[in-house]
Order: sequence, then structure tokens, then C-alpha cells
Amino acid sequence: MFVTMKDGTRIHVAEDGPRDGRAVVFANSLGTDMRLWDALLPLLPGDFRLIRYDKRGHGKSDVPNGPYAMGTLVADAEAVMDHLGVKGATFVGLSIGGMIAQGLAIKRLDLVARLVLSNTAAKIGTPALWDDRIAAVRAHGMEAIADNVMERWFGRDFRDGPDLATWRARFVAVPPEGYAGCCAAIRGTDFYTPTSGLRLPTLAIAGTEDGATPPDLVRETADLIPGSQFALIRRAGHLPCIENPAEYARILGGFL
Ligand SMILES: O=C(O)CC1=CCC(=O)O1
Repeated sequence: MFVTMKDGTRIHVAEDGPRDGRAVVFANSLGTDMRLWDALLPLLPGDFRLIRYDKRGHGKSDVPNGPYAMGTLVADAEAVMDHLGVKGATFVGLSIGGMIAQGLAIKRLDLVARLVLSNTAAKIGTPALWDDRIAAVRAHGMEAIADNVMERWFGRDFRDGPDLATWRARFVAVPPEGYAGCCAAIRGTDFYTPTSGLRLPTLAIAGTEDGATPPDLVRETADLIPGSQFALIRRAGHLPCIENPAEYARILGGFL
């Protein structure tokens, strides 16, 4: 299914589970699409309405010219939920998806009852880091940064295993314009102050080998929200729902 945004961008959305179940919405990371959650979803309790979408510039969603603003990515999530008539959901965001989750909770607490901040932070990297990344993909394409990205995404065991090639190929297939557009959104985002004002049940998840948002950074963001829980997945990098879906499902299922 596609949901059309105010600017005409079509966002690709998929649903699993019963439509009358409690809603869980998933927002993917930079350089991935909704297949990020493929291994996880079948492991979650069967009575939830599981909604996922490809953020703009990724997957089957349109790729408008960048740069994108974080406010636009948040508005996309908002429009998808409003279109589906979903309120009071658990919103699971990984990395840039976790930034979208924070932005949506700040803007529309009626949509988000519970927050899962996976491998994310209130602020990720520096403007110089994102400027370099944008310049690299615009000049040389996704292949130029793929090996460095795989090192941040996955722990050593996974990188030595048979599935790395699949995820690397999917990464290289991401449109550079969509990727660079989302890098610009991250570069412009600092949610430290607004996120520290959030008051809702929150679970943060980190991976011990995460080279993009290390555990201390994830915990620092979780600590901005009083009462938040923190879970650490061992021998996993930035995308633990791929590397260890069973452990991720155990932690997320417990929170749900
Ligand atoms: O550095 C990476 O590629 C990992 C990452 C940072 C933000 C995001 O969504 O993914």
C-alpha cells in the first residue's frame, strides 16, 4: 500500500497481524528499508497490528530531491498513522528511525503511547561527518562507503557469515539521493532538549558492537526520559534485529 504525502511523495506501507490488534509501528534506519524487520516480526506475539513503512528515499517509497528535513520525516510518519487511523501506538525506531520516533512523540503524543529507541540517540554524529558522507555518495555512489558502513552495522561474527553479502547488496542499491537526503536530516537534528521533556514508557536497545550509536550514547538518550528501560544485546552491532532477532524479539515482546 502507498500513502501520499502533502508534497506528493508516496510512502510504501505494509501491515501484518490482526487489524484490531494494538498497533506497533516500525521506522527503519539509514540505508535500509522495511526488510530490516523481516526476521523479527514472525517472532513477536501474534496479537499485535504490526505496521512498517519505507521512509522517503528508501525501499519502494519515492525518492524526492533532497536534502530532507527531520520535520518532513516526522510528518511522513504522522501522515501514515493518521491515514491508517492509528493512535496510541508503540513506535519502534531504529537509528534515524529512533530520531523520527522522538520527533513524533514530541509533536504528537496522541499517536505514540510507548517508545522504543533502538540504536539511536538524540543527536548522532557531527555536521562534518554527515557533510563528508553526503559528498562521498554524491561523488562516488553507495559502493564507496559500503565497507565502512558494514563495519558499523554488524558485529564481527555476522560480518564473517553468509548473510553479509545480502545486506551489503541491499545497501549498495539504495538511491544516493535518498540516502544523502536522510543524512542531511540527521545532520540537522539535536533532540536533547525536547526529548528530555518526554514522559512516556520508553525502552532503549543497544548493541555491544554498535559502531554508529555505541551503548553509552544510547543510554545517555534513554536517561533523558525518566523511568526508561535499557537493554543491551551482546555480540551485535547497529542492527541487532538482523543479527539476533530472537533476543531482540524477547526484549521487545517483554516491553509490549
Ligand atoms: O553510520 C551509519 O551508517 C549508521 C546510521 C547512522 C544513522 C542511521 O540511521 O544509521
